[in-house]
Amino acid sequence: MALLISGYCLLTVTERTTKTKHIQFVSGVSVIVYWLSALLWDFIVFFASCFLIMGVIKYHKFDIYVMDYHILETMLIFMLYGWSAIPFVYLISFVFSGSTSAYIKLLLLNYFSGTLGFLIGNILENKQLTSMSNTTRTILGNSLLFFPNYNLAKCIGEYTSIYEMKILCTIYKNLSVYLNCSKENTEKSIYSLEEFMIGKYLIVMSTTGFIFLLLIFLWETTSWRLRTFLNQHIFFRIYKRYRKDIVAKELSGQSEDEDVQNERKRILEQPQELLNSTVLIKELIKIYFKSPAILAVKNISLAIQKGECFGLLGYNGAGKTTTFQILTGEESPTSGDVFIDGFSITKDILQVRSRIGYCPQFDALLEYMTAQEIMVMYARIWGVSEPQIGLYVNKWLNSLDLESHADKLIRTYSGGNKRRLSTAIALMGRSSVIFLDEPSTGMDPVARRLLWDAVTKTCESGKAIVITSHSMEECDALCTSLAIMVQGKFMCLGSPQHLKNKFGNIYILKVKFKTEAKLEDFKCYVTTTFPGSVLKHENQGILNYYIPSKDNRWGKVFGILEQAKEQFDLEDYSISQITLEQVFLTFANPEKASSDEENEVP
Ligand SMILES: Nc1ncnc2c1ncn2[C@@H]1O[C@H](COP(=O)(O)OP(=O)(O)OP(=O)(O)O)[C@@H](O)[C@H]1O
Repeated sequence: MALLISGYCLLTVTERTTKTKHIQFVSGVSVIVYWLSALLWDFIVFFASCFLIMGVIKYHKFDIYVMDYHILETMLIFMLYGWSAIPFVYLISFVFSGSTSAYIKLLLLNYFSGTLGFLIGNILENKQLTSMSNTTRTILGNSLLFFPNYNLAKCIGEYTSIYEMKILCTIYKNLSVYLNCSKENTEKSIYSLEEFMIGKYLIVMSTTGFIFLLLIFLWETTSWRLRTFLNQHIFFRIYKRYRKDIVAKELSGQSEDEDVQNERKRILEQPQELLNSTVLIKELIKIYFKSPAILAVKNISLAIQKGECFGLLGYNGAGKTTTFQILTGEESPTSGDVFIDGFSITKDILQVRSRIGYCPQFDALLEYMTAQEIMVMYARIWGVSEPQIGLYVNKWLNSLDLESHADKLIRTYSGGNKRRLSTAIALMGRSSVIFLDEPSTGMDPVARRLLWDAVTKTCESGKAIVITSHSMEECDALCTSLAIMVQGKFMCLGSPQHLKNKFGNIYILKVKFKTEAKLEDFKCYVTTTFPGSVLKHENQGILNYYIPSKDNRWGKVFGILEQAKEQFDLEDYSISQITLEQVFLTFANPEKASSDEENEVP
């Protein structure tokens, strides 16, 4: 039984750790529906398994459990055990982060709570074997009742001895010297609550089933509030008290850039209704209270409107995923708040969850399903009417070119196809805002274009999209505005063009020589003609310069280079504006940027 029952942790742990459960909650599945449907299915499987076990018992002629109506009694014991043990396994599985280790540890716990618990229980019942006080004996005995396998072992143990005694008393009438074969004893109901009867254990199993389920619901519904309360009112207060220097320097909200400061001012000064934002982030701070504490998000404020595609850029470890996890209700904020359609994430997490779509950084897919099945499931969760589901699912499969893979098991998909499916699931819902965490990772160029089309159409339909990406080309193509995040802070904020205009005060000049005879002369020429220019790269007759755009208009630069082409025997040259990637590189790596600053264009 320990082997069978411990297996029920496998799916729950996998769904939690792969975030599939979170995606289901985000898509509108309620906690009660999620757990009761899991329990119902596992209970059906358990019932079928118990039937097989009864078959084995009958085959091996353990008549005591199957003769007459005993089969019903044995099944009753098994069913009450299942009712108690399955929620017990679910509850304990919350502490594990891997399904295999959860299975092994739960197997050991269930096995030893059954066998050792049975032994300890019997010792405790026998007053001559221990010198314990009655109170200690009762406390220990009652605490064992929380373990379903102990209750099962006691039930089966007592059940066996009662019926064996009854059979022996019937066959050997004169055995009464050794056994109490009095009428009162042999006719007593096995369901009696007295000692050595099974009534107590059956009642405990029926009650603990409810208690374990209640604890699961309580944990799922209040853990978010509890974590938020602990983070905001206990840990952060203590932190602020003892790390005043860090709080003043890092979390005071003194932004580096005026656009970031203006956005914060606008959000803090205007009433929320006037801002009319789909997503409103107010002075959001996230600290991981480890040793040492990690300041992952440092006081960011932002408003995202309907139909906007907002890009969050930054190097690895900048705090993008943490921000996403807070926005989708996976992590609790240490300070500040987030409002989705006006609902606060710290107070109204259920309302928030039903308004968002989420494609996490790592695919959260149920790999034993096909794309068609999983999309039908999510379409039902989102409330698409049954006659429209087929069309609806096909539309989304088609939009990311997944039709040819629709009937294959997800576990057989390539990384890029899994990413397409995760994105399609996030986009297909009827949410107000969709969070896409690096959606194009691993996608081929064709799939990436399809993704861009799907994202653009979704924005046009009035939904807001927040996207993180390491592809600047993607952000340039998709985002109406973006922020570059460095070490948890926004370093700049605005539309891609605004950022290029504001920070791109340079032209990029690429020159290729026919022969390298006049290369050194050309270098002197550029230095004197364009003061402040910097030679970034030189390789086999190709030079790459940064030229300050201030005082050098396009026409002037082209004119000068046309002349230089003849004079210095250039094969070709090109001049371009700074790209988003170069703006990103300037911001996103402050150490590099500051070391470069000494050499670069002012
Ligand atoms: N659960 C956690 N416990 C402790 N620290 C964490 C946790 N999650 C993230 N961090 C830390 O918070 C910081 C921000 O990490 P985050 O994953 O948000 O960065 P990111 O910008 O999404 O990076 P990437 O581009 O690699 O996904 C990092 O220093 C990281 O080590």
